[in-house]
Amino acid sequence: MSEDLFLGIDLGTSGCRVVAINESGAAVGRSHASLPPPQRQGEIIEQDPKQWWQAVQQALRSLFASVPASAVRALAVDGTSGTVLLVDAKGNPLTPALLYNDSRSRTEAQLIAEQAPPNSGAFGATSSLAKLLHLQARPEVRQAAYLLHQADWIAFRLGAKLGLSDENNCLKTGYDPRRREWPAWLEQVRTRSELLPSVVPPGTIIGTVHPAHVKALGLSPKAALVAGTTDSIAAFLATGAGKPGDAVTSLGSTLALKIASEHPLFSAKYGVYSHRLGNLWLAGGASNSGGAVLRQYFTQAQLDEMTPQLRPEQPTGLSYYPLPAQGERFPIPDFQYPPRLTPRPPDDLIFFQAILEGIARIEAQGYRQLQALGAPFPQQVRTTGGGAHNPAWTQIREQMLKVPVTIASETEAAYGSALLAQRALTCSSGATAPCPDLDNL
Ligand SMILES: Nc1ncnc2c1ncn2[C@@H]1O[C@H](COP(=O)(O)OP(=O)(O)O)[C@@H](O)[C@H]1O
Ligand SMILES: O=C(CO)[C@H](O)[C@H](O)COP(=O)(O)O
Repeated sequence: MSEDLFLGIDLGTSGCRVVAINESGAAVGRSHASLPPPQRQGEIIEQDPKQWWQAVQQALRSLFASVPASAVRALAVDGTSGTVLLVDAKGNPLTPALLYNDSRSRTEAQLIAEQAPPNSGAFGATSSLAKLLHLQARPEVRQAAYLLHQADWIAFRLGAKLGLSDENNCLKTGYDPRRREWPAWLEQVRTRSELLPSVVPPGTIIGTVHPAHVKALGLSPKAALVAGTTDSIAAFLATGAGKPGDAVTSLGSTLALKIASEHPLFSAKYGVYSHRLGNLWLAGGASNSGGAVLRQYFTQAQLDEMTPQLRPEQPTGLSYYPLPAQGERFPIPDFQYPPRLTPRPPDDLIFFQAILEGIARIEAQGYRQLQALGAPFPQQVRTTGGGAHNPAWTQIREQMLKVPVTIASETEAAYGSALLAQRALTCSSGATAPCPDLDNL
């Protein structure tokens, strides 16, 4: 008989990754399916959610070519934080998905800024709440039943009840994780409250896979669906971080910082918010800076070729603030904040290094800002994302942070979601209660 398996499904902007782990947490299978690039028109950034579902199916089929689908006991999905869509009462998309960095909802963000309490996670034109206020005003969405986040919609397609979400994905939609409710002030910004999903803690068992997938993919009818989380929280979990003071920097398309804390921290002024996870809070923020800037100038092959030639011990002296476009979220929330990427030296290697230095400076500024707001300064920083495997960048970041920077053995968000699925079954003993703390989550 095969050993029990637990799946994590990570949906991003560029693709879907799936990781299967066994009961002891060892990864026994991995797969990936790419997504077509989002449609961009200035501040409008959209994707067709049906393409997500195709990518999920493709990644699952490819995984099940090497691991037995029938051995899967539980699945959890994480998705890009801040990517949302409206669906009808049957779960059919009524709108394209507005991606995490779609910033068209400025007027709505202004209204939120006037009404939201300082401890809200819904500030800014890219917040899911600003997007909901924009979407609900569209005439074609009169039959809308729910606002769903990327992970919620995929969980629904896998078999979860329609209109369910988790506390982490809902933070930027205005959910109050301290009181564990949708707050009353949402009415003051004219939120159509009937569109808000029901919310459960990440790691809660929310159903079993749909019979259609049992048949098509060979999954067990008992395979449990477990409420997921956002992509960067799943990556946090993947690293093994989980004690107060543990810090994880995600160097993906964007730069996201998280430090585990016993108390929540919020500051609209600095773009700082806290996610609830088990008995802890993940305090942090997400900058618009990150690897996406590098990809505007270089191909992946060029990055790979130049990386071993970097000279971290010789700082460039350039003082960049790398952004893919105007607008920053953390540590300086300002939708007009300009990118600073000049002067551009003739040598591409120096230009590349100066961008890495600029992103590292934002990271150090971010952790200092979190410290100023009451978080501990990290003793060490774990790293996830595509930029984690650049040793010269690690050295640059150590020079600026003045603490050791490490790469966890597991850094993939999909692995973190697989842990969520595994721990949900292990600690729930069949009940739908969430796990009591992070170690046990
Ligand atoms: N050698 C490298 N040095 C720095 N950054 C890199 C390197 N290789 C890839 N990256 C960055 O990693 C990012 C992709 O990481 P990934 O974690 O897959 O991103 P996401 O899932 O957020 O889209 C790209 O934006 C790219 O610029
Ligand atoms: O840039 C982003 C795309 O996902 C997110 O904003 C970032 O990952 C952090 O989001 P969260 O803290 O809600 O997980």
